[in-house]
Amino acid sequence: MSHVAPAPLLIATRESRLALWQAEHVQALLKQRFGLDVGLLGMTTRGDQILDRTLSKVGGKGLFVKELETALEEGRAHLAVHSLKDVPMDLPDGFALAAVLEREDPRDALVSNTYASLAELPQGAKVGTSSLRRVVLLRSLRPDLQIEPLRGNLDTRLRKLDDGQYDAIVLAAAGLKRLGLASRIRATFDTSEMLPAAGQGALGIEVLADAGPLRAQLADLIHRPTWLSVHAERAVSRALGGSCSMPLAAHAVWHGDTLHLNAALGHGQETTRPLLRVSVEASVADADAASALGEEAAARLRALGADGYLATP
Ligand SMILES: NCc1[nH]cc(CCC(=O)O)c1CC(=O)O
Repeated sequence: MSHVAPAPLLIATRESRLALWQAEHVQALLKQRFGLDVGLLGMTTRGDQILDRTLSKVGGKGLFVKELETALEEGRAHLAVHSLKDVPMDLPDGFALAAVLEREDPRDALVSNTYASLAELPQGAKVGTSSLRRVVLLRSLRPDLQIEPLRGNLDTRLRKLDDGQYDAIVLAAAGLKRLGLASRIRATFDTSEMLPAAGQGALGIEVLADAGPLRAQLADLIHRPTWLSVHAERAVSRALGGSCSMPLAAHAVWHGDTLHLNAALGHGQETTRPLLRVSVEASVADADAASALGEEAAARLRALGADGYLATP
């Protein structure tokens, strides 16, 4: 490798257990693959400080990302590691997604101390989640459930369940597995019933767009099937306006050389509106083709009436 990296390299990271796990994972990978010594720059973001309020009302999930980007911009750190699910569809000018790593389990999981599956939950059971996507999908599966907001990092959410505030909660399987909490999973939702969010389970590494040599080196870490899948998924969201407050699911899987993309859109306010669902597939060889597949899914959602679902409240 002839790339000369600026030394010492620093990864900007949030300080939740999951964010630190993810940053340390990339730190170890950079050591193992390139012999690079990389440090961590822990940061508390505005997103972390206001977890008690509705994030979408104060700037959205992008708040978790923005302050890490500022650290890159100011040269205090050189890369940022994110759960791709939390990364806005369009990065601000001057930033680039250098790599996406192989996806962990993309599915959602049911966690409960009493019930072993969604089907076992009694009529009207109280289920915690703050994801609009999970709310609309749960509602379509079990209209009787009482779905209540649930915020905080993974440990906080599990504590609220253990305190008895909910009969069950829904979390990403990936986060639980990464933190060694897989034993808390009582049931994993099939993707056909709880379609994952765009990018769920995948890690993204962000750098300054003009970080030439570093960016080129990180490109070696790209897991190509995941890279193409998440381009397709994120393109659906981008084509529909990209807001993280939109109850949108988008999930792509490979069957041989063909990428199958499923997307679903719910109505955030009107509970009587049916979910809109589409499936598209194509033989996809590059990121542009993957994005085109995502745009096709978005166009089909529009043909089903998506515009009537997207109006801001
Ligand atoms: N929105 C929070 C968030 N962002 C990423 C993950 C972990 C899973 C992943 O990497 O997709 C979680 C927790 C959750 O949704 O339960």
